[in-house]
Amino acid sequence: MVKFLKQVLATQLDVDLMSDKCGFLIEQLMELAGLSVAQAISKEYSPKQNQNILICVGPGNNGGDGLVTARHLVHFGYKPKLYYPKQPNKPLYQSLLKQCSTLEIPVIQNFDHGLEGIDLVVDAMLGFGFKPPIREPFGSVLKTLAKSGKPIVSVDVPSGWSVDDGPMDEHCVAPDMLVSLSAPKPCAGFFKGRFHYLGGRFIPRFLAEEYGLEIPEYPGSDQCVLIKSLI
Ligand SMILES: NC(=O)C1=CN([C@@H]2O[C@H](COP(=O)(O)OP(=O)(O)OC[C@H]3O[C@@H](n4cnc5c(N)ncnc54)[C@H](O)[C@@H]3O)[C@@H](O)[C@H]2O)[C@H](O)CC1
Ligand SMILES: [K+]
Repeated sequence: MVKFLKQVLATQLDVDLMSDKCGFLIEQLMELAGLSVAQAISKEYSPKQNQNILICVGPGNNGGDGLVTARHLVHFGYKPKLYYPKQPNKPLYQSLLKQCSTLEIPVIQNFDHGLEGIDLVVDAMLGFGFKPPIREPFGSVLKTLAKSGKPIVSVDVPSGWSVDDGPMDEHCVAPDMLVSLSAPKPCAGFFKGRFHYLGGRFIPRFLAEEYGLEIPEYPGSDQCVLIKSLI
């Protein structure tokens, strides 16, 4: 059995989920992924003390998970804002952004002042599709986040970390929470924050067996499960 899902296998698993083998649509998987991130946040950071959440959104599906997370967080009583510097011209992302605008979720343009009054940051910039070296504006954003000391929740992979080898230098972000999706990637072995959750509760048993995944039991109807807590 494998403990971690390497980058190449995470990509293959995604293809399998959305092929005739399993029949999922990307929007379904993204919805469940984003819901699981929002649920994990609500379990560890109360909306009273962590109202103001900045969600940094990347150009791919990791970013899509962030847009879904934002929508659910509003319904859970938080006040998220988006920073979305590279908006792809694809109907899925445009629909997700439209849904956020119907909930009056602000989109900030300038990151330098973006952290004022922010209690928590969601890092939904780069996931298992990240290929170093990092391109702007994400490199500067990650440096600002790392220096800010704000608690960070990383979606699937801490942005800027190598998916298989972990943090690339001492300036990398050190998230307080990591929500791995489907299965932890090897970089999760370097995670030293307080809460490690697993989300993305959609893997059929036969596929888990095929990939040798150890999927822990999710409690009841929860969309996320705490794998490791350091408190
Ligand atoms: N099966 C699952 O668990 C699911 C997980 N989901 C999420 O999808 C991401 C992976 O999405 P993908 O689109 O393949 O890749 P990313 O979003 O990580 O990144 C692609 C995006 O980023 C740009 N990019 C790549 N390298 C760089 C770089 N060096 N600098 C700047 N930008 C870079 C690239 O151009 C693309 O635009 C996974 O992690 C989960 O979060 C799905 O939502 C559901 C299924
Ligand atoms: K991320």
